[in-house]
Amino acid sequence: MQTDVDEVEQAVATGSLPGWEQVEAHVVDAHERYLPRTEGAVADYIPALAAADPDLFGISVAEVSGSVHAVGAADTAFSIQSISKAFVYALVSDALGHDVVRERVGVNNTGLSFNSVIAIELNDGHPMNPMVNAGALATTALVPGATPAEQWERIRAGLSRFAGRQLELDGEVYHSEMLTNQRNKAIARLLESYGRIDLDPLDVVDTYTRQCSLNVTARDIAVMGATLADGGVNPVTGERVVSPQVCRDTLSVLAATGMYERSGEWLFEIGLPAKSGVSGGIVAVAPGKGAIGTFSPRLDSAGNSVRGQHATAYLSRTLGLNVFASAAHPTDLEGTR
Ligand SMILES: NC(=O)CC[C@H](N)C(=O)O
Repeated sequence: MQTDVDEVEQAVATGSLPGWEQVEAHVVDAHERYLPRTEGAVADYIPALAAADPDLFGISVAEVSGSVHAVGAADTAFSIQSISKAFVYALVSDALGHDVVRERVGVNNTGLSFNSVIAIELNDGHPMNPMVNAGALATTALVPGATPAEQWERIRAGLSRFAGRQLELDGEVYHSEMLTNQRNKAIARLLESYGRIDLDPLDVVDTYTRQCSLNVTARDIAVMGATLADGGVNPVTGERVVSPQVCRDTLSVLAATGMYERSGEWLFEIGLPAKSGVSGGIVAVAPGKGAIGTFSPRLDSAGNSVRGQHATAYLSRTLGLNVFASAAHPTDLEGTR
């Protein structure tokens, strides 16, 4: 599809999405354009993830108006994995406030991989940010609840409110990861030794592994992201899930750290706060406009979906979503990368 210069200029300048039909056409186009790309590899360090069909590719865009676009495998279930970190962080921020979470978990990028142990040691036991495993474990430990079961129920209910439907655990993924997550157990123990986790670290790893094993679709993560774009109100159900302040905090953390050690590059090229997960999902949020949810299991070396990155970059350009843009960039109209 030919991208219209005026259309992109208008979207950038007015702070609103192009009309429904144009968004729909660009979503269809993004799917067609990047379906042939087969670089990358499916994550296999969690055995159940290795069984994913690498050819799956779904894209969804949820608008703050409540309209949802969905193309390809947008309704195929996959475990949410690290994308859960963004939404559990939002729930914990909503319960405990800006200062407690900043102090306890941090907001700075480690520059290292999501499961780095060295990052903890280099920073005197500080988990650094909630989007790497150390910070996510520290965040999950802060979820209100008298028992791990209560914390888990709160997480499941909270993430379900973001999605606008009851999310279910993928038992196979959960069990598979519980048999192979020695590294996360080590990270939790290390954090305990530095006084960063007050609960039983193995209970925290269990709850964290459950949260990562919740099944979602590209459509779900688009709606979850659109809730953050919409000041905390789910645009499909109309329910308030978190406060506008929490959305602001969460989106700034995603911008700085959501794509792990590639966050700077991602922001430079795509200009949207985003979060990825090793099962192949990416959610990117355009504040006040909506969110893009993509799913495709082949990953690059940092653990980010290859097709998802291309499709999100394309949609960010053609829909005028880059949060730093005050005018369309010449490359917005090139269409390919
Ligand atoms: N990057 C990810 O999606 C990692 C999530 C996975 N559950 C882990 O802890 O290793």
